[in-house]
Amino acid sequence: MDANSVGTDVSADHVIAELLEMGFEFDKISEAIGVVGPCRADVVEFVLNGSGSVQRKPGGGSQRRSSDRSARLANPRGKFKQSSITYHIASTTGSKTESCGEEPSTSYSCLAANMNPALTAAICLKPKPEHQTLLDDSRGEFDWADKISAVLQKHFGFSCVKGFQKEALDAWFAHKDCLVLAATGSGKSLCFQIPALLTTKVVVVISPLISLMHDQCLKLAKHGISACFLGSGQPDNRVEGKAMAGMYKIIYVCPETVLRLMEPLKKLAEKPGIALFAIDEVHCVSKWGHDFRPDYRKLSVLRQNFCSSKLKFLEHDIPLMALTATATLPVREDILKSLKMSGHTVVVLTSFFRQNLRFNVKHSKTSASSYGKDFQELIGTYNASRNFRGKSQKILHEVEPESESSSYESLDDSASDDEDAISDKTKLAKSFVKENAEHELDQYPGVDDFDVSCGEFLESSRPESFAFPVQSAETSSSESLDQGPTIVYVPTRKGTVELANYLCKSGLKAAAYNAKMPRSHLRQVHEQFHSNALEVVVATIAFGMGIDKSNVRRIIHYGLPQSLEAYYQEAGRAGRDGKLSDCTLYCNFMRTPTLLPNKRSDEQTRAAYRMLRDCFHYALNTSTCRAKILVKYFGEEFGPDGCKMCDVCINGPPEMHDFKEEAVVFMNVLQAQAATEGMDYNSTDCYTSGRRNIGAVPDFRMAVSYIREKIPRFAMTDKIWWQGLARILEDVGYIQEAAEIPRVLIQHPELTRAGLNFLSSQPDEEGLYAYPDAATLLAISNPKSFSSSSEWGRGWADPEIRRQRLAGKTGRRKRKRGSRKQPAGFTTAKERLSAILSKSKRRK
Ligand SMILES: Nc1ncnc2c1ncn2[C@@H]1O[C@H](COP(=O)(O)OP(=O)(O)OP(=O)(O)O)[C@@H](O)[C@H]1O
Ligand SMILES: [Mg+2]
Repeated sequence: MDANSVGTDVSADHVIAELLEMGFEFDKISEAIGVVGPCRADVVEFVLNGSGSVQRKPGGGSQRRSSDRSARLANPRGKFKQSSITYHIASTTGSKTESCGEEPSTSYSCLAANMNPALTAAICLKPKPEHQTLLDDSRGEFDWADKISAVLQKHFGFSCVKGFQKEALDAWFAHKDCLVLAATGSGKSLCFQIPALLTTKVVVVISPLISLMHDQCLKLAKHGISACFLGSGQPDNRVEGKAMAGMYKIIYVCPETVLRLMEPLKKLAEKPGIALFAIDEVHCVSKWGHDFRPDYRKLSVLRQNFCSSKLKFLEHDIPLMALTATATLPVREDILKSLKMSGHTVVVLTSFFRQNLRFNVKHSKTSASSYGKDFQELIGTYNASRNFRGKSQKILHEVEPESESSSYESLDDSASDDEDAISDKTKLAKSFVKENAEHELDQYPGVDDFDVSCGEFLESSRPESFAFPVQSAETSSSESLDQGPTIVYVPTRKGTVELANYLCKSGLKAAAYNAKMPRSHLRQVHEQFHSNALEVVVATIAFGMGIDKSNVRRIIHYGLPQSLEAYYQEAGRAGRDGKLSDCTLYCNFMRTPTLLPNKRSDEQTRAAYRMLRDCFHYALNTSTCRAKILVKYFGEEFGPDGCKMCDVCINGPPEMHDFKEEAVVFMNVLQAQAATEGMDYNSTDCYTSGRRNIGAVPDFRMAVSYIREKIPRFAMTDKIWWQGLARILEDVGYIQEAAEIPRVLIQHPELTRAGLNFLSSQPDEEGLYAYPDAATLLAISNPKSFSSSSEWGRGWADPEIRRQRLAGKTGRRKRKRGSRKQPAGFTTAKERLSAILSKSKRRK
């Protein structure tokens, strides 16, 4: 074939047609074909990079440069398909993969006359004014739903979209911005993937993690859709150049990079066009959400720049589609505002309820000493399922000599044939544990969580079929779980390594995952997890967002998450195939949860404590269906029935208890305490003059110590019990936290008007009935006698409690120096309290 005979060469016509359609100039394409032959990949390389990247082959073919950097990045271990531009274009044209120089499978003739009708349509038709121009809109008689069915069938093997997906697609079709709020695993990705298949334009997806982009690109390639991802690390000009020339149907990009690529994106918007900007995991925009990324906030530039008023070649604004599974009402408002989404944004809202997830909460110390008790069942399940032979797993991963990734493998020396090798591994493992222990917490995993910062994924020739998840309407509490992996979330990096070690020693195929581990290891864990080589991944929050593995059967949280959003997001990794799956939270009810250290404004601290408190209350709850609490948290009413699967639905609530007597004593003490501090609840400005100095309101610990010391029948009810009562009184609105920033547990309780009314009326016959929560029940079953010194010392090890107490001390000292009038004749606060309480009793 003569590469110069462009006009008569079928392959050359085809290449020209496609590249023209993608926005390349005719002259440049012809020139490139003249040099490198009619191979799309090489023509594009030539046009983008000049003659340096490809050398002319004798006979008009071409030869790739052997060092293909991006291919190496995407394919560091030879697992992914080698980079070739020929794989990138076929999906929308109906032609499948073809190799360089070969005849395309569909018959193309010359450029103008015999081109694929779809391409002709895409090039020749003017866009309709009010709707997106679909790829195959040439006959003007297209049926919108048919088109979607066709691409779904072709690429994913099923033929209908879910209702919410259709709503989101309708919004896109009408060029409208759209906010999609739908449960984890419901299929939000399809909402932005389908537009890429319906037009000749490109979809740009903003995503927060490389691992997430990587997984999605890999899946798309398997379904015959070319995609690439661009992280924030060292850019790969080749992949980036091709992305900005429209060579991939879908471009995944992290927010930092999208901001850097504004100008190239504008060019892309002109030719071949951008169908949609999708912002996945959009809750990251909000400071009030659980996974705030500052760069997400800057994405308002998308709405500001990619509109027809700014870019004259656009007939319509390029629609924004924002998607998340975990946005509360304030977060939703913040998203719309921060991204400056259009006033006509369509909000697509579906149920957050996951009917196949079985939620449970268990009390545990959640420390290494409780592993044996808590993981016995899990270990038994896996060992039984593969006919455990009584030996521990010796080797978890293939060891890569230069990598630390396998260094936490089983430390069971006795099971080894090679003592030296194991002892080396043991040393490595120990140093690895130590190293990871130094940096305890993963808070906000960075974007670049893999050792590749960008990569391209090429559509495979035979798209994988995409099975429908089985919707298990009949899931029941007694049903046993299918086989499948487990993810255990622990709060600390050290915890990931320790627990993974423990599980490996117990015979399981387990791996640790935290942001401090080598990125090559993290990628390896992802790969092994997705290929079912691992049974358990023990991870921090670094492993979570968007992970779409269909058969995860158990999500275990070993320690309280920072928010219900984070909890629901992580729990949402389970049962994405629709089959019954367990979500178990182990929480220490006796311990006050603390916030992970982070830079926060007062407002953010307040919000963070509120989220942590809500999460703790979820764990302590004994009376409301867990699924109901979770969906209500996201603003959804659940109806009267529970899920009938969670521990609360199964066990039923505990017996109600009349807390009236204790409530009256507690509230009287609060009133008395406040009076000693010179505060008069009856004065009219008490509730109108704003928050007072914390020192001027009662102190929870003092009140409880006082009650336990002075009233013998309450001596055995410890602080945990009274905290339970305080939660009940707060719930019914009789007390409120007086501190500027309320923490997880009430610390400075003050009476509300309703509380005062209750105290002053308290008709004898009416009780104050409530369900004791899980901590209260524990306190009842484990009474503790009072000791004033131990009361004060408890919790001192917790930095947050220490800080608060020291702040409290300072406040008291300051107050002493002030001019507050003390009631005459009393020396200590306790004496004052005692006198006032006995006065109030006498009055009764
Ligand atoms: N129309 C559909 N019909 C059947 N299954 C679908 C459909 N759309 C998507 N799915 C399935 O849903 C699974 C989860 O999809 P996806 O990853 O898009 O969920 P998501 O809503 O983005 O979840 P997350 O919030 O956790 O990221 C996919 O693997 C796919 O199997
Ligand atoms: Mg998703």
